[in-house]
Amino acid sequence: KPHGFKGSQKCRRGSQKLPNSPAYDELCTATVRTYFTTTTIRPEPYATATVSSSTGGQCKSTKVAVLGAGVAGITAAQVLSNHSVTDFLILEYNTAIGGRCRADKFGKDRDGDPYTVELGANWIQGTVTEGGPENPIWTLVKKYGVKNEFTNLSSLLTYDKTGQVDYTDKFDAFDAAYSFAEEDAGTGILMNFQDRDLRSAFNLGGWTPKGDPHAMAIEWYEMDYEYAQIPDVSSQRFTTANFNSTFYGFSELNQFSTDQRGYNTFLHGQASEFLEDNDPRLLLNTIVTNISYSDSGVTIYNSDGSCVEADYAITTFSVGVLQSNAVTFEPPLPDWKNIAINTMQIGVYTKIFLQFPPDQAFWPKDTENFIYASKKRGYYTAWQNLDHPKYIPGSGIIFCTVTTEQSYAVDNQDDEITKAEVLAVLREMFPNSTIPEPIAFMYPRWSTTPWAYGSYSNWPPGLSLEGHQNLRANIQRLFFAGEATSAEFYGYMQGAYFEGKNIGELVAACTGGIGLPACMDMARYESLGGDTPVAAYVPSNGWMQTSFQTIGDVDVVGGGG
Ligand SMILES: Cc1cc2nc3c(=O)[nH]c(=O)nc-3n(C[C@H](O)[C@H](O)[C@H](O)COP(=O)(O)OP(=O)(O)OC[C@H]3O[C@@H](n4cnc5c(N)ncnc54)[C@H](O)[C@@H]3O)c2cc1C
Repeated sequence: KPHGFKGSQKCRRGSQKLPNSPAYDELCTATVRTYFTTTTIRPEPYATATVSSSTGGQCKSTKVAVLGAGVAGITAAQVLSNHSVTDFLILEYNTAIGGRCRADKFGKDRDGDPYTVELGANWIQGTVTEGGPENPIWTLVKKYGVKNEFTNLSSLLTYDKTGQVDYTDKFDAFDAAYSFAEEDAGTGILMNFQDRDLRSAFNLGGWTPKGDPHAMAIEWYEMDYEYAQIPDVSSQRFTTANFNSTFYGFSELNQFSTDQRGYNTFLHGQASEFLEDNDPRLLLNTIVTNISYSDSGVTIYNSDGSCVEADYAITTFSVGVLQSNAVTFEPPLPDWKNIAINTMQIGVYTKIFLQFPPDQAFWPKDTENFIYASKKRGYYTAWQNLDHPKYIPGSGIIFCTVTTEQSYAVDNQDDEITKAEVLAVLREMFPNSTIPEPIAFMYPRWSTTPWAYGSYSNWPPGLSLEGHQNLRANIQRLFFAGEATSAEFYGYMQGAYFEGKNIGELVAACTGGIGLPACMDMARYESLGGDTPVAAYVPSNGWMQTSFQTIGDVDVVGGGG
C-alpha cells in the first residue's frame, strides 16, 4: 500500500493541539485526505530517455538506474525486465554480482585446489512449511541447485577456559525469558505500549546473565549470533516480529550452503534469466560517489568520472554505506530520510576461518557446533566445524564467529594478533590436545569494507514503524531498497529479495509497466510523533525544569513553557 500519513508540522502528536481534541482530528483528517489525492507520481509512457544538456550529453542515459548488484538490485532489475522495462543500467562497485552474499577461496584440498567458504550470507533461513508461504530464497536455491545442508543446532558441545563443560541447561532459563519477551512484545503492539530494548525485556523475564560466563555465552549464541548486535540496543518489538516472520512464517530450518560454486550461484542463475553474458547494462567496477535527484530524474556520478542520467533510480546500498557519506546526495537528503538512515543500525558479523592439517584436526568431527564461554561476552564464542561429514569432510576447516564489539576489535588488529587470540581460545577448549599451527587463516573486515561498512541491519528501540518507513520511502525519482528497508525481514536475504521486488514493481509502474499497482509516492512521515507530547513535560508529570533550554538565544521549549 503505497500510501501513508504525511503529517504536517501542525498535525503531530507533539504539537500544542493534542490528539483526541476535535481541532486535531479535523486538521489531521484533512491532511490525510489531501495527501491521498495529491502525491501521485505521474507515470510516463515507456520511451527512450533523452540526454539532458545539464551534463553536456556526457552521461549514459537510461530509464532506470539500479545502484548495486546484490540480491535487492538483481531482483529489482529482473522485475523491471519482466515488465518489459529493459532500458536499465545496473551500477556495481565490485567486479561481480552478489553483494553481501559473497564467497572466497580458502585453504587447499589434497590436490592443492582451494575450498570455497562464504564470507557473508551462508544460511537460507526459514524454508517452507506445508501449506504455508515459501521463502523465495529457498525457491531460488532449489531452482538453481545450490548445494546446502540442514544445520543441526542441537549438535552442540559447550566449553569454557577449563575445557568441555556442559552448561546447556542455561538454554532453558534463557528460553523462558525469551518466551516472556515474545509474548510481552505482542501485548505491547496490540495495546500500543512503548517499545523496550531486549535487555530490559529479558530482565523482566527473570534472565540476568551478567557475571556468569556460561549464561553470557548462551545469550550471545541465541541473540547476537543471529542479530549481530547486543540485546541492549535491539528493539524488543521488532526483533521478535522479525524472528517470527522468518522462523514461524516460513519454517524453523536453517540450511547451510556448502556449494563450492558459492551460495550466490542462485543469484547468477536469476541474473542469467534477463542479462546476456557481458551484458552492457551491467556496469561492474563502477563506484558511485554522488546521486543528484529531482522530480524529473536522477543523475549518478561515479569515481571514474563517468555518469548516468536516469528517469528513475533505485539505490540498494547498505545502511552502512548510506551512513558513511561515501555517497553524497544533491540536494542533501531531507531530515526525515537522514534521521531514518542514521537510526537503523548496521551490525558486524565476522567469520574467522582456520584450516589445520586435516590429519591433525583435534575437535570432535561428528559435532557441528561448539560454544566457548569467556569472562568477556562474545569473545570468540561460536565455532562451526566444516570438517563434519555433512559439510566439507576432510578439509581440516573450522571457523569462529564474532559480532559487533569483537568484530570491531579484530577488524582493527593484524591477522597475527587475532590468530594468536583464537589459538589461545582453542587451547583452553581442548586442553588435552596439541593444537598445531593453522595452514591457512583468513577473515573479512566487514566494518571497513567500503561497499558495505557493516554486515546487516538491526532495529533499535526508539525506531517506530513509521520511522522505519522513512528508510524505505522514495524522494522524488530516487527509490531505496535492500535488506534494511524490509520491516519484517531486515537482516535476511529474503528481506533484500522482497524489497527489490516491491520497489522494482513500483518503479516499473512509474515507467509505464502494465498490470502493476499505481505509481505513487511511498508513505513518509516528515514529523514523527514521540510517545510524550511536549506539552506534557510539566511538573505534575514529575518534569521540574526546562531541560530543552539551550544556552544562548535559541528557543526555549518544554517545561510547560
Ligand atoms: C557476514 C554476513 C553473514 C550473513 N548471513 C546471512 C545468512 O546466513 N542468511 C541470510 O539470510 N542473510 C545473511 N546475511 C545478510 C545478507 O547477506 C543480506 O541481507 C543481503 O545479501 C543484502 O542484499 P542487498 O542487495 O540488500 O545489499 P548488498 O548485498 O549490500 O548489495 C548492495 C550492492 O551495492 C554495491 N555498492 C555499495 N556501494 C556502492 C557504490 N558506492 N557504488 C556502486 N555500488 C555500490 C555493493 O557492492 C553491493 O553489491 C549476512 C550478511 C553478512 C555480511
